[in-house]
Amino acid sequence: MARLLIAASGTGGHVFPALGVAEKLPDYEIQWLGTPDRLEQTLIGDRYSFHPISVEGFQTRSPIKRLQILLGLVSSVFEVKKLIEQEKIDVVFTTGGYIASPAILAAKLSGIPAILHESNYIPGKVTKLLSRFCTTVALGFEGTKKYLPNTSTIWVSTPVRSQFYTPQPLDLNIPVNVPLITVIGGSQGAVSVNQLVRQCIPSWLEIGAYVVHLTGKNDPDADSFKHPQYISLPFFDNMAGLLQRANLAVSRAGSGTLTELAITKTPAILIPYPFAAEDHQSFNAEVFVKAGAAYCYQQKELTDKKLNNLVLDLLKNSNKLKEMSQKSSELAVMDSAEKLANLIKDSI
Ligand SMILES: CC(=O)N[C@H]1[C@@H](OP(=O)(O)OP(=O)(O)OC[C@H]2O[C@@H](n3ccc(=O)[nH]c3=O)[C@H](O)[C@@H]2O)O[C@H](CO)[C@@H](O)[C@@H]1O
Repeated sequence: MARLLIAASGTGGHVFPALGVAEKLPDYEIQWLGTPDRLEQTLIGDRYSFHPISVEGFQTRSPIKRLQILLGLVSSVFEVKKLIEQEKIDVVFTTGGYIASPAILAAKLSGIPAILHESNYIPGKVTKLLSRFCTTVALGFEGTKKYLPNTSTIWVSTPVRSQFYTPQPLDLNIPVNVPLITVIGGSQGAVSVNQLVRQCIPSWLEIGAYVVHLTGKNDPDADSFKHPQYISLPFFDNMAGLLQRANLAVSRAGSGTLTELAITKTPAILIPYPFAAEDHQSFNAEVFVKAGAAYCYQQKELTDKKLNNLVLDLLKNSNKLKEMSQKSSELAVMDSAEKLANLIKDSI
């Protein structure tokens, strides 16, 4: 049985695509490299053996702190190399982020292949720096190739969990014929989006719509509004069921959520996270806007009045929603996880 080390950590945008790929490799012995106390440990449960290591990004300007982080990175590279040797790992797969650095460098030192998946339109720092050490860099967006000129890249879109490929029941007691709006702030929620939409929600409910609002776990006003047509949840596992049923999503523009919107053909109003590295969420969103699948507004320009009117106008215009839904589905790649699984298999 071939042995795979997956390095995916921190956010749903990194962990869920890796889970999507893992599901396509039932014949592999899979070990998971993550960081302690982050999302991945809960999400993978006891499906894979979990190896926590400490990693940090070089965000500080302090030279002493940077040196400490560098020494920490060197030490984690050797920790991962030891793991690769002890567990007789054949190949490393990573979805980028800080955890990818020790994983890719340790794979290189151990002489085994490393496959990296970059889901965002603008590649992250680790991808830009370390993609040269990878056997292949798989891309979430076709246009990303131009940012990685000397790298062997292949466009595969972004893998999603297997539930997205079949109809999923949504057990939230929402009547069949009412419009459903969902508000998504990414895997951690978005407090600014929550504040904005809370000002609009009463008028959406007034026209008979239901709202499923995924607030994230750190929303200070999480329980501030109650209504029979309003369902507020800190985190929801059944995203496939929710997006398949939703008529419209108001969402951040993380690459994972966007891919899921395309697969479930859900029209969207996108509000990119303004502080994302190199504003990558705006670039992700742009692909959907150009295709006619979504509207996109920068947080600073979007007032509650504008958002409110846009949602009400769209809900009244079923032809427009249908057209956006069709355009969204044209962006979907249904076999992304399989393509990545095959890249992993072929690399050994
Ligand atoms: C602030 C920031 O820099 N965020 C980044 C992070 O975001 P983040 O993890 O928020 O972004 P994504 O939208 O890519 O992924 C969210 C994932 O969490 C899932 N989900 C979300 C809420 C919930 O209640 N239940 C649930 O299952 C979604 O279905 C999706 O699979 O990683 C993404 C992939 O690198 C980037 O594009 C984002 O820019």
